[in-house]
Parts: sequence; C-alpha cells; structure tokens
Amino acid sequence: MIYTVTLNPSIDYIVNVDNFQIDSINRMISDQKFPGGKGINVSRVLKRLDVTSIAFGFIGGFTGDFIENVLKSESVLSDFVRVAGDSRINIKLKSQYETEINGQGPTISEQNSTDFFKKLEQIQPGDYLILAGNIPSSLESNLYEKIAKWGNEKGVNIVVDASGKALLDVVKHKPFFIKPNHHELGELFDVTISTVEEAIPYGQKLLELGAKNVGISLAGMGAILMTEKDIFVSNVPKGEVINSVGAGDSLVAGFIGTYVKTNDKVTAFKTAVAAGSATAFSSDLTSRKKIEELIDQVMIEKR
Ligand SMILES: Nc1ncnc2c1ncn2[C@@H]1O[C@H](COP(=O)(O)OP(=O)(O)OP(=O)(O)O)[C@@H](O)[C@H]1O
Ligand SMILES: O=P(O)(O)OC[C@@]1(O)O[C@H](CO)[C@@H](O)[C@@H]1O
Repeated sequence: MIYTVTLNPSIDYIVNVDNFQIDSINRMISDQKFPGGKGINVSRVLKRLDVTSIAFGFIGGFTGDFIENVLKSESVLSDFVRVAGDSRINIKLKSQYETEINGQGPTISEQNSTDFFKKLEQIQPGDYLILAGNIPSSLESNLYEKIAKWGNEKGVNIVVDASGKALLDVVKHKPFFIKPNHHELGELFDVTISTVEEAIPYGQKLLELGAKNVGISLAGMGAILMTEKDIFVSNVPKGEVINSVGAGDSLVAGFIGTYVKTNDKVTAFKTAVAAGSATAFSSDLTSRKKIEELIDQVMIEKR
C-alpha cells in the first residue's frame, strides 16, 4: 500500500486576474478551488494512474470538509486526524506573474499528534510512505526525521518531498526517493544551481549521505534521476504552462505509482516527467490521458 502524509492540507484557491495591479481593486476573470497540499496532490494523481493510496494528515473546519468531500468524490482514500481550527486556504494568483500566498494552517495539539502516530502503525514493511510539504510550526521540526528513522527500521520505503533541514535530516535514514527541485537542492548546500550539470554533483552528495534514489526537477529545463548505480537525464515536453502548482507532486506520483507497478526506474522516471509537465499544462492536476499524450516526448539519456 502507498500512504501519503500532508501535515498542512489546503484549499488551493486559484485566482485568474488580467494584468494584476497592486494598491487597486482587481476583478477575477475566473477562479477555482482544489484540495491541496503536496501529499494530497500525490494521492489524487496516483488515483488517476489507477494506483490506490491512503492520504494521512490533519484537517479541520469547513475547509477540511471541502478537502475530504472532494477526495471522496474522486474515490481517493483518506484517514485524517480532525483538528480544532480550519484547514488553510492557499491563494495562487495567476496574472502576468504567478504569485502564491500560503496560509499558516491550524494549530495541531499533542493529542492530534498522538492520534496521527497511531494511524501510522497500520503501515507494513514494503509499503511506501510519502512525506510531502513543509512541517507546520505547531509540530516538532524533526517530525519527518523521526518518521523516516522509524520507517527505515521497519522496512517501509520512505519518500520525501520537502526542503531545507526537514529534507537534509531524513537523508541519513536511507529514504527510497527524495525529490528536491534545483532551488531546494542549491539551498541545502548554500549554492546556486541553474543547470543539470551543476545539479549532478549535489545529487551525488545526497546519495552519499544515504538517499537511495534522488530525483531533481528543474522546471522547464529538465529533470535528473540518480540511483545508487546510474544517472539519467530527461528533457521535458513542450507546451503552454497553465498552472504549475502540483507539478512536482505529480512527478513524485508518476515515479512511485509507475515503479510499484513495473519495478523499472527508467519507465517510472519517464512517466514522472510526463506527469509533471502534464500538470503544468493543465488547470488542475493532470489526467491520465494527458500523461499518455506527452509520454512519447520524454527522452531519457543515461550519463
Ligand atoms: N515550464 C515547464 N515546461 C514543461 N514542464 C514543466 C515546466 N515546469 C514544470 N514542468 C514539469 O513539472 C516537473 C516539476 O517541476 P518543478 O521543478 O517546477 O517542481 P517543483 O518546484 O517541485 O513544483 P511545484 O512546487 O510547483 O509542485 C518538471 O520536472 C517538469 O516535468
Ligand atoms: O506550504 P507548503 O506545504 O510548502 O506547500 C503547499 C502547496 O503550495 O504545495 C502544493 C503544491 O506543491 C499546493 O497544493 C499547496 O498549496
């Protein structure tokens, strides 16, 4: 089974404004609301690939009801802990620029946290546990590290899509897959990374520190998969970017969802890149059909 964790789910409120002006009233051309948060996005894309997962995390209030109801309507399984406050609303403003305003999210009590850890007990050796998104301030900042240590000891395949210390601290616990983008990778080592060539040595460092597979996304510039043995570099399909929110999460879903079915990392990487781009070219997360349309454009080169 695949489990995803979203500690701070959201409603992603996508707002389209023509020529946004600060310090004045702007009118929306259109708006959309989607359940969000990185783990939830991964679960939604997995479902579209016909892969079952269970979404864990904390939700609350009317916004939490919305998130849970949309997931139910899409037959995405979830088992959230209910918290006292409202789940956050993250604003994604699309105009001449893409601007994101992400909420703080509700406070998570000690009891909520205990209830969450109880749910993790159902995870079995060989299962996949995907930890995605940042850790809210009311939780321990080393939460991912604790879960990764526990998962590694239990034989669970840990996947992490996070940034900064939360990511660096899990690497020694041998996660199955981590996926920094090139900015996040640069931040880990206090360098600026702008190209595939510049990224590879730092991906190598993450492997040396313990990660089993490292995926590095560079938005429209390509993607890299580094395994314990090989380095693969991919182009990205061409198309018009409509909404890149969740593109990285789609890449993670494409990789894990395909790997569990095929046991083949190259096929999984190819689907991952197609899924990331297919989401970037869609208003919501990608459909399966769009991934299939793009997959032949993805060319993988072994270094
Ligand atoms: N301009 C683009 N053209 C084509 N594909 C893109 C573009 N931007 C993103 N993608 C696709 O999405 C994948 C992930 O993109 P990116 O590196 O932006 O991840 P991310 O920063 O984790 O994404 P996000 O945080 O927005 O979910 C890329 O590997 C690529 O497949
Ligand atoms: O605030 P975080 O947890 O870092 O990111 C949350 C978020 O921006 O990430 C997803 C896209 O990856 C969105 O669905 C969501 O709004």
